Amino acid sequence: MQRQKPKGPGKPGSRFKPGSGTFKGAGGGRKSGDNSQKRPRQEINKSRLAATEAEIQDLKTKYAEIDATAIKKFAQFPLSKKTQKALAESKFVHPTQVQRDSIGPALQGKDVLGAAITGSGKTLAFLIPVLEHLFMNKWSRTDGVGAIIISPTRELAYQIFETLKKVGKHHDFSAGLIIGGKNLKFERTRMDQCNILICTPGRLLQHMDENPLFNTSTMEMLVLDEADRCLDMGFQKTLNSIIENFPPVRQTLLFSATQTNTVQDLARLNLKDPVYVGYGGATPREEPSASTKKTPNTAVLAVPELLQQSYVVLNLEDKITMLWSFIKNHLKQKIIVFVASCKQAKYLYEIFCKLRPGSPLLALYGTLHQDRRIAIYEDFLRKSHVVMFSTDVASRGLDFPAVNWVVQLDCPEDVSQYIHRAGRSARNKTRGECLLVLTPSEEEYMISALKEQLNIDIRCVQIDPKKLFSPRVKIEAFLAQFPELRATAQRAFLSYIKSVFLMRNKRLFNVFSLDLDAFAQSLGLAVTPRVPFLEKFLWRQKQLQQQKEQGDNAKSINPLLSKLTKQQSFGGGDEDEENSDDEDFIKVKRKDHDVEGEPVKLDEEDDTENEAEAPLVVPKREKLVTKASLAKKALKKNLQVNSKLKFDDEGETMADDRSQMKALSARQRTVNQDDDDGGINLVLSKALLTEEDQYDKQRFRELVKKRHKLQREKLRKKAEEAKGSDDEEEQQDDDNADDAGSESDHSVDLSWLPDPDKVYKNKPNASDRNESKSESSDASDDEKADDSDGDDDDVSDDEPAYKKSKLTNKMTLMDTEAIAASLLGS
Ligand SMILES: Nc1ncnc2c1ncn2[C@@H]1O[C@H](COP(=O)(O)OP(=O)(O)OP(=O)(O)O)[C@@H](O)[C@H]1O
Repeated sequence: MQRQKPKGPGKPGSRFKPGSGTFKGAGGGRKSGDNSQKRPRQEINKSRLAATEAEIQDLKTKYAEIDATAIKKFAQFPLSKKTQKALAESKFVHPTQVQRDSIGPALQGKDVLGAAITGSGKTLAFLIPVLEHLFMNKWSRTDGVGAIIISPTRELAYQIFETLKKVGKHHDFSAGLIIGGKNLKFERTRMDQCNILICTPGRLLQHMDENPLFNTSTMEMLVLDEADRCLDMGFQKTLNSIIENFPPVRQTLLFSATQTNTVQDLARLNLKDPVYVGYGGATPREEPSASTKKTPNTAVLAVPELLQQSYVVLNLEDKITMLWSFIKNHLKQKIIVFVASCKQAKYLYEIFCKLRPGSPLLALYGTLHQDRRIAIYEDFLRKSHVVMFSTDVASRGLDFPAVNWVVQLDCPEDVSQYIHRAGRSARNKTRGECLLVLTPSEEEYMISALKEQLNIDIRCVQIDPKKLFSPRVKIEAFLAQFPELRATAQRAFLSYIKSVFLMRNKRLFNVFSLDLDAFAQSLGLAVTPRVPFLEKFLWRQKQLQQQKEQGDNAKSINPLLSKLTKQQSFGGGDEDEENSDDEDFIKVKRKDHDVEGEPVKLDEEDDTENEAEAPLVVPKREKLVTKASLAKKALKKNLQVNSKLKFDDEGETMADDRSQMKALSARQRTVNQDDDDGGINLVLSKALLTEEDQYDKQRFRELVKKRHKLQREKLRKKAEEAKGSDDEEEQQDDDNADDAGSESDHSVDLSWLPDPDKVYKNKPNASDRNESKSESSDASDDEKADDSDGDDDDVSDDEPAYKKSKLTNKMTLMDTEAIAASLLGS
């Protein structure tokens, strides 16, 4: 059954080929397109047109006779000459099982749900029908988008695009790769000229929302690769919005190695009497109830025959040692190591680069820039022996040739994820091996699930301890040397804990069974980082417990429980989002971690009859701005403290005697700045400050003594001079009187000052007494000066004491004497 193509302008004139590169829409085939556009339609070779028309009619008649069981070669399929030629050139001669079974119905215009083991050639199974559909309908560039292929990951979309370039090279269609991380404007202007779009869901929806030139009303074919992933909760909203924009009448093809679609999923896609390929009689069923939801409705659960599977049981803290030893023993092999989070992949890559195992290393994960991701993907394709640390971004669909080993270092979320990861090896009838690493708490559940659902007994491997080499000491040394590496290790630690915490299957993943200290040490961390989300969870649990014990608000326990588990499964809800800096860097994009089965057991007796009434309000704690937190921020920003420079009269810089007085240990510490561990060592800082304080006090005492001595000498000199000559004294008195009179006009009246002669005649030993007094009261002076004279260093030692007294508004006897002496002297 062929659908009628909408009449578009310019048909069948301009044709475009998919070209190379990340976006090849109109650009890829512009050359030939421009030529053909220049030619008037009438000039197109009529015989060629007639031949194409005849070919189409011929093929149409053969569609009804397709017998999948009789087909041994692609040539036996009623395919266009252009497709046949490209298939032959790419050495695709014999169709695989899934291709044999699905191409026929797809050519006939039926909806297809295809499921087949990894590496069995599903990509061609949908690309050939797409090309043929457009060919049969004489599609041209001006007809707009004819087919949209959706893939859950960018790398997979890129790979499909590359395969399309191979099998569609003799056709004149234009194709575009629409994935995130690329130039949106560039895509925007060319999308309407593409006949086949290969996209990721998010980017496609963005164009639908923002691009007025993008029109999907002409679209006739929809393909979902890795359909179960596209339809699961992570993409649910996006996909629903996308589907709303599609014309309701269309052909839909769904393919995956693990089809877990329910009838409800298929209803969302408007499937009409779909043909099931590879389901072995099973068909999608009704949405399972909450109780049965744990077992996915998986139609195909099989791994390639030539894949050897084994598993090993290790404590979490031994994983790095095992991995290091494994890599050292498989230096000439192509290995993918799957971990749970981007930060772990990043850390393992960085630390192993430093450790230099002797094999090239790569890391592929979602937070890398798109161009880098593609470069790493291609690098891994090319290299014959290499180790790639990866998240599940590479677990689905990617067709890496000759991968010898897949190591699942962190336990997969479920059996279907295990299959997809393992399927990166032993592809297309080649050999490969898969090693699953489990912790003791994961072993029982995972192995029995694999046995139940895959019907296989995975071999358990015992590791010979003699073959294990621990890189722990080296790792610790590197972490001590490179603070940024230590920060990466801390993030890796937290992200693994968070990933376990968020897993929906609490029987498989129990965060409380982990030995956090040992795990932190295995990553090379001397101090176990705080885990704020766990602390918060435990704090709430405690609150709950207290409430329960008090017996009041018994009815609010169940709603709280569900709230807690919801927050646990969705990354903490609103409150978590606005939470501390510590948690900011952990963002969980997938939202399909609905808590199923048993959540973390908050309380054995919680499954009681208690009904939801008043939800418990967890008080919001305001975050205090402490000095420590400010200092932490400053440290993070790597701010430099201002330094003080003193200049002499010539403008030369003078040595700052303050810094010279620094405590010995402080100076040593400044010299050895490389030892700085980037944090605040309170004990050490306190000791340094105490030491510095002693220096400061001692220096201050010396300054006070010096100043007093100077004052005494001055006073003594003046007194001797005063005694020496009466005439001079009289003269001086006159002068002083004149001066006083002349100054009194514009200065202060000093007549109230005591007569220094009287004072000194009566107390000849006053200065001596002062001396002994000042010396004995050094300590108390210190204390006084501490309060009033804090900036003593900046006051010149020659400065008259009365100036200081004025400043402090305190007039002591000493001050009075000093003023008088200075007046006498002037
Ligand atoms: N008919 C064929 N003859 C020879 N090689 C083929 C054929 N079909 C596909 N291949 C090759 O098999 C490999 C796997 O194909 P493909 O990536 O389509 O598998 P898949 O089923 O989509 O795998 P996954 O489930 O992992 O996505 C590719 O290298 C492809 O070129």
